[in-house]
Amino acid sequence: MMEHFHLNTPLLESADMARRVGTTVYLKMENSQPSGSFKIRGIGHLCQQLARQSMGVVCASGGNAGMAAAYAARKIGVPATIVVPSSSPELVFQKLKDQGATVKIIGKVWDDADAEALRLAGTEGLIYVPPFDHPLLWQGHASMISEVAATLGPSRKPGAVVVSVGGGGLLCGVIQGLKDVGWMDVPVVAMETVGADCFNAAVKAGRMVTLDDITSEAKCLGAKTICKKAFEYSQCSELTVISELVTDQQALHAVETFLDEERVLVEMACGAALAAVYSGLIGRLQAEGRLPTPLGPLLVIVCGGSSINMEQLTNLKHKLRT
Ligand SMILES: COC[C@H](NCc1c(COP(=O)(O)O)cnc(C)c1O)C(=O)O
Repeated sequence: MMEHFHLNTPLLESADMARRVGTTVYLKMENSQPSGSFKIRGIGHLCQQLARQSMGVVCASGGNAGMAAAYAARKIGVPATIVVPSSSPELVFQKLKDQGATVKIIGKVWDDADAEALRLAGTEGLIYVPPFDHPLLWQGHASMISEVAATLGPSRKPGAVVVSVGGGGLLCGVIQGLKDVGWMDVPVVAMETVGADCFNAAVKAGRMVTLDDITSEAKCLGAKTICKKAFEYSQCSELTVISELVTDQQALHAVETFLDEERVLVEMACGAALAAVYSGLIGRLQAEGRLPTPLGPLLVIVCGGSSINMEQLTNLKHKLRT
């Protein structure tokens, strides 16, 4: 088995969250990965398979996929070029440079940066690292579910899994992981913020759609089109994928509550998943009969993210003050 760059992260229990949802709540702490988010699982795996002995990698990213690509590139000893949209906060640019990457700020949203990354891959012979749309990414991300099954035991399967959705790579990886461990019947609650809701828009339209713009402050969920595989999963009758939205204010409140209660600071993209618990959504889904009552243990993927610090949190509170 080729060396992998991700850690087998802690699976913590949250008593405070359990009190809110009336069942055990497990937190898969992907914020503690070496690159700052779950991304290193899939991107590390893809780089190991495709980028060894290459001229280097290029990745377009809202920040966290770029952090993972820069980290993986450094570990395999090749250069990394990360293309970041201007919508990403300044602290992300600095963190990427600290990882030894060459950083290019191109375009307003991720899709603009991605066009430049594809161009650079062609002209400079670099390995293009997609941030969410590739089977090797989903294979790598699936390892987080195998770890949970190994810790809980196959008989202690979750009642539901909660994930954030940007371009859909995490969602596809989690679903692949559930299939790998025989938990295909476990419902997945797919969370987005209003204004970064490309998956919810596609599910509602019943077809692939592209958002006009990204207006949410959860910039790391800012893909304008969901990956096709995620949409296909949403249409698959053998799976239960529940697409839900929270506002930026609810995602920010979740970030603050998580910091207070669990003493961990995560970014808005992760707040979207946490808001499923803190906003009362889980109870609403049970009342609507879309989740069972009683509900088995809830597994929340704490996806992490590097584009947050106290200054950024203060800026968000001013920008989003209700
Ligand atoms: C535009 O951005 C896509 C990607 N972030 C995606 C992301 C997600 C959603 O993962 P996805 O659904 O894109 O695989 C969740 N949680 C965090 C902390 C993330 O950074 C990036 O960094 O380039």
